Amino acid sequence: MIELRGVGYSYGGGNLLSGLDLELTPGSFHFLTGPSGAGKTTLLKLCYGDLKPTAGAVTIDGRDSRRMDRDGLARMRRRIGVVHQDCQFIDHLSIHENVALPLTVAGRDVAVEAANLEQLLGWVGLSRRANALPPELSGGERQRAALARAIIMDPDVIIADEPTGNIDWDMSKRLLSLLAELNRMGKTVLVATHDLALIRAAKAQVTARVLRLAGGTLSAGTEL
Ligand SMILES: Nc1ncnc2c1ncn2[C@@H]1O[C@H](COP(=O)(O)OP(=O)(O)OP(=O)(O)O)[C@@H](O)[C@H]1O
Repeated sequence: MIELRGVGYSYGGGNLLSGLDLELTPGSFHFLTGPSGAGKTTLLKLCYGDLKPTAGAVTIDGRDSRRMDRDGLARMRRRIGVVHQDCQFIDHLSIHENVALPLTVAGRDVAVEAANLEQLLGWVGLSRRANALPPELSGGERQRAALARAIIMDPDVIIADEPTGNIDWDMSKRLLSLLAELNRMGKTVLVATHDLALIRAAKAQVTARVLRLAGGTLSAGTEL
């Protein structure tokens, strides 16, 4: 479980976020909306320990993110899969290699995991694009590859930052279906999005809470 209590954050000039309370209970699905610049990406980074709060506390499975040492942070991050806004691929590595990268970083033998990797690429519909380089993919393919990389370590939590930002409606729905399926498998999901149509479409697939971040504060979520 990820819990924020009285969380504030400042990049140096004034408070961007203040007094945020949030509980991401296991198996929950949350959408995070709000105007551009409201601090959605910042809030996601606080949830996965990439930023430490300047006020209040973020606890991840009961451990305060400010008190985690490097090893603790690395262990925790393996349990949280992140889909970054800009995907963050290594452009000279194939999609297969990019998706396998978290395994390599964790010291796991990619050859041993080959079957899992194939299955995962098939699940996101990228089997035939496995040897392509990231710049050769469409926006929707990149997002699905980023999702595959985020879940290759079988995390308990998936955090996605504008995963449908640059992709068409059909592909957005497909990505949403993948996230919904992961949620049905018991994963906790948090998705930042501007896309209100996507949130409406999610109603048929998941029970989700919609949070709105504006003016530095988080409004109590409405249930889908
Ligand atoms: N590393 C940084 N240093 C200083 N200011 C930053 C930094 N990162 C973000 N900001 C500022 O914090 C504010 C919130 O940024 P953030 O990316 O969290 O918002 P957002 O709601 O995700 O925006 P968008 O919807 O446009 O992606 C912005 O004004 C941004 O310029």
